[in-house]
Amino acid sequence: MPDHFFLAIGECMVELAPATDGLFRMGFAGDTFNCAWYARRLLRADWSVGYATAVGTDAVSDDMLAFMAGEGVETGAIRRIEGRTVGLYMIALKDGERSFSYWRGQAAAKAMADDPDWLDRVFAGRDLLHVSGITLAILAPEARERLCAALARARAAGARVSFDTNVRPRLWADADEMRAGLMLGASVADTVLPSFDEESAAFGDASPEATVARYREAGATTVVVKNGAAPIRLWAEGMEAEIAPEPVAQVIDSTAAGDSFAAGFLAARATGAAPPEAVRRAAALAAAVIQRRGALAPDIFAPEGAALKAAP
Ligand SMILES: O=C(O)C(=O)C[C@H](O)[C@H](O)COP(=O)(O)O
Repeated sequence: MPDHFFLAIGECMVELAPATDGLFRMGFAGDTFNCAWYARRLLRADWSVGYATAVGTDAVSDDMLAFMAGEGVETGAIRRIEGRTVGLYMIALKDGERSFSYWRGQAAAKAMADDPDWLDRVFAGRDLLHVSGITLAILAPEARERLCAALARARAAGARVSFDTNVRPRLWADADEMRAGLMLGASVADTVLPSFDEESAAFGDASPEATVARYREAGATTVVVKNGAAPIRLWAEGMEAEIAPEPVAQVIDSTAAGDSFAAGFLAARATGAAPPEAVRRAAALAAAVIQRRGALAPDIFAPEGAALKAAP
């Protein structure tokens, strides 16, 4: 029986990832789900790892839930909405850097925060909750506020909240709503995990230190600013550090770099690693992930458990 409970909240989609010969490989992915999937690999059996979202009642929704359960991610906090389905996205790659096309406007996940009682129920008793800027972006403004209010209640009751800003301007109505939504998410979080390129574009931050300062002011106690191959800026519980990630010879597909980083960081912290060591482990995981195609990379793990295999 687990003693600790981790829950990620957001949208999982059908993923079409480029394979070879113009073919695409179908999978299931979505930023917060990817984080849960990596966390499930990294955390031991004393942790339950669950996912909260809404899906439809069609065959592909069934397949998605079966996939999650098969991967060890708890699906008890997933609502099913009659007559709806799940979203889809396709990865395009240019020199290893990913971009996404989305078909997600009708997805059931947009309705996941409609019921505040349901949110309180699924958040109750969790030690760690993880949401992202994408989770907030797909919701209507009132639903976004409902979700953040429920996160604040869970936090007041003792849960820790982690927020990966995952800035996707296309998913927001406009830049002002996006900035307000991201700062609202940060205001209910203990840990904020931004990427400097996205933050400088969205907020005009001049440096990773400026990103740290903005999220500190919002109330975070830990901020980790990723910056591609450049050093990662860490501010945690009053200490600051700069940690250079190991160089990666060739990036194959950068999809889920941030999601796996979040899982690596949260899992390391949850099992007692100090913040700088947690950043190092997170960066090593993300480096392995970006040398594989698609969001989820099962083959980077040694068969017997959570240890990362050597780079290919
Ligand atoms: O874009 C979305 O809505 C998705 O959830 C698709 C992807 O799986 C993540 O975006 C990957 O996130 P990164 O770790 O930033 O590469």
